[in-house]
Amino acid sequence: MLPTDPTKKISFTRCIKEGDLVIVYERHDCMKAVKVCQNSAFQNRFGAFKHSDWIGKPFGSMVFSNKGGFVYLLAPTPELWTLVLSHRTQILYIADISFVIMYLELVPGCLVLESGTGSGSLTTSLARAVAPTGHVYTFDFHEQRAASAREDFERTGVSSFVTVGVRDIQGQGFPDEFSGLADSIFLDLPQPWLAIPSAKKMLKQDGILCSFSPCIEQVQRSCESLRLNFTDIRTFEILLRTYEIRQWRADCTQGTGGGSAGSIRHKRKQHLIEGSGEQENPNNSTVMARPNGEARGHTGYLTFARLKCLS
Ligand SMILES: C[S@@+](CC[C@H](N)C(=O)[O-])C[C@H]1O[C@@H](n2cnc3c(N)ncnc32)[C@H](O)[C@@H]1O
Repeated sequence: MLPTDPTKKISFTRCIKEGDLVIVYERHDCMKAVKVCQNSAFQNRFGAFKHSDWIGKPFGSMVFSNKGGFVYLLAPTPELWTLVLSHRTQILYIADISFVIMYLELVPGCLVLESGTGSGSLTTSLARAVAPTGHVYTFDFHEQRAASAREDFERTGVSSFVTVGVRDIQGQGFPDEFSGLADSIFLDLPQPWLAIPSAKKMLKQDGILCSFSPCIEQVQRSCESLRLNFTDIRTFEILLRTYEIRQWRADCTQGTGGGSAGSIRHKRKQHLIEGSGEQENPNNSTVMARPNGEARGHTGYLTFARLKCLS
């Protein structure tokens, strides 16, 4: 097992330097991960942004293009990384990830086992949760995916807290060296029930397992296997409802028809102010909140279980 260097912390309270990964933020739905190189420029519809202008600025800075447009340079936190990473597999998103971190009771110092690594979306958050004294050992049987995940963990600054192994966890189980040491285990595998007997051996007394499965049939098979040695088995489906908040100007007294459930609508002709270049007048503008039609629905089921205490 690799010792973790407790002096290595994940911190972005410093200035941007050559080689850093930054999240170039236009809007919540328009972001890109960019590596800072002194002689490069980032181009978008607002113009060209020279990287040399970015170096030395704190994360969070607003920077300007040659045409006066602006973007923000944000730190590659797990929350933002999961929105911009390259999808080599299906990934877990923020709603599931945050629930997993909470329900697995992760704190700095925990030892976590995970399989499969996939695109490393969850792993990045697991690593940040257990840093600076804990460690995540994540396994995928796909060599190239494991290699790409390692590269990503370097780029996002969590590599000191993650070790990626290549291993068939359904066939071979987790390595014996972790027997009785894991605080928590996370499975995102096609047949998780095959890995549950090994997971049971790896967990500390009172340790918690979570298995993510997109289909309820997989959940049923996993629960059958869990019932032998685990208690407090619970399955959740996390559904998130996001809202669009827009500022509108009320022009005249004509109606606009009914709004959708949950929206606040003015019974007057309305005019979208945002992005129109108009100055907002608080006396004749209104805020509309409506559910986002493109919000993600079902992702999968999260099944949690605690190892039975024998004493
Ligand atoms: C859906 S992806 C995991 C995504 C990951 N949770 C994330 O958030 O990015 C499932 C991964 O499990 C891996 N996998 C499938 N069967 C496996 C096995 N028997 N042993 C290890 N990894 C396996 C696949 O190669 C794939 O990368």
